[in-house]
Amino acid sequence: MLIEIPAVLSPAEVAAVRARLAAAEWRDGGGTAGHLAARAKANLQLGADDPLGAELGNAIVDRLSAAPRFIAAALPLRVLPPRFNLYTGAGAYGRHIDSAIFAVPGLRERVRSDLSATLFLSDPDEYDGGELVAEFGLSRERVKLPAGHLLLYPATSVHEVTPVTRGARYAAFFWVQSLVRDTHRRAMMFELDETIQALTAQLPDSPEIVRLTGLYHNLLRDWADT
Ligand SMILES: O=C(O)CCC(=O)C(=O)O
Ligand SMILES: [Fe+2]
Repeated sequence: MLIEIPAVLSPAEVAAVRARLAAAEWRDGGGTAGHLAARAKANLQLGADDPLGAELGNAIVDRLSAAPRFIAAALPLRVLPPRFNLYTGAGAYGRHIDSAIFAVPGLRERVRSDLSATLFLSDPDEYDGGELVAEFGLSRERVKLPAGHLLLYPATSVHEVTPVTRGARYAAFFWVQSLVRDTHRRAMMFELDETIQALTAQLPDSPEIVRLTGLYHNLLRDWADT
C-alpha cells in the first residue's frame, strides 16, 4: 500500500531546503547501497556524515513528529535520520529491495526497515522520468508527488526510480521501524483510525466512538512491539 502524506514541508520550506542543497557537497550514491543494489544505482547523495544533511534531516524528523497522518499511517517506533539524493543526467536507481536492518550512525541500536519513505523536494514539472515505481505482485504503481509531499511504501516491496531524462530530482529518503511490523495489520489500524476520526466529526457524542477507540488501543496493545 502506498500512502501519501501531503504538505510535510510548505513551498517556502522546500525552497529554503533546496537553496541549501544546491550548494551541498554531492557524492556518488553507489557507495551506500548493498552490493546488489549498488549495481542498479546511479545517483548522487549527501554523505552520511555531512552536517548539512544531519541538520536538514533533523528538521524533517521534527516536522514528521507533528504530522498526525504520518503518525497514524506509520505508527513509528524509530525513524532513521533522513538522507538526501539527487538524480540528474539519466540518473536512476534500478529495481532493488532495501536492506532489512540499518545501523544508526553514532548509536548502538539498529533499526528494522518496515516502511520506506521518500520526501519529494522537486516538483513534477521540474524533471522528466524519476518516477518511483513500486511492485506489488503483478501490479506496479508509479508515483511522482509535488515537492514537500511524502510517500510511504512497504519496505518489503521491490521498487525503482526511473531515469531522470530532463532536469533534476531532489529528495529526502529514510526508513521507519513501526510499532506494527506487519503491513496488513498496520493498514487496518490506519483504516480504523481514519474511520474513528470521520465518525467523531459526524457524531461527536456517540458512545460507540469510545468503544471503537477502545478497540483501536486494544488491538495496538496486542500487535505493537516496543
Ligand atoms: O529516491 C527515491 O525516491 C528512493 C530511493 C531508494 O529507493 C533508496 O535509496 O533505496
Ligand atoms: Fe530503495
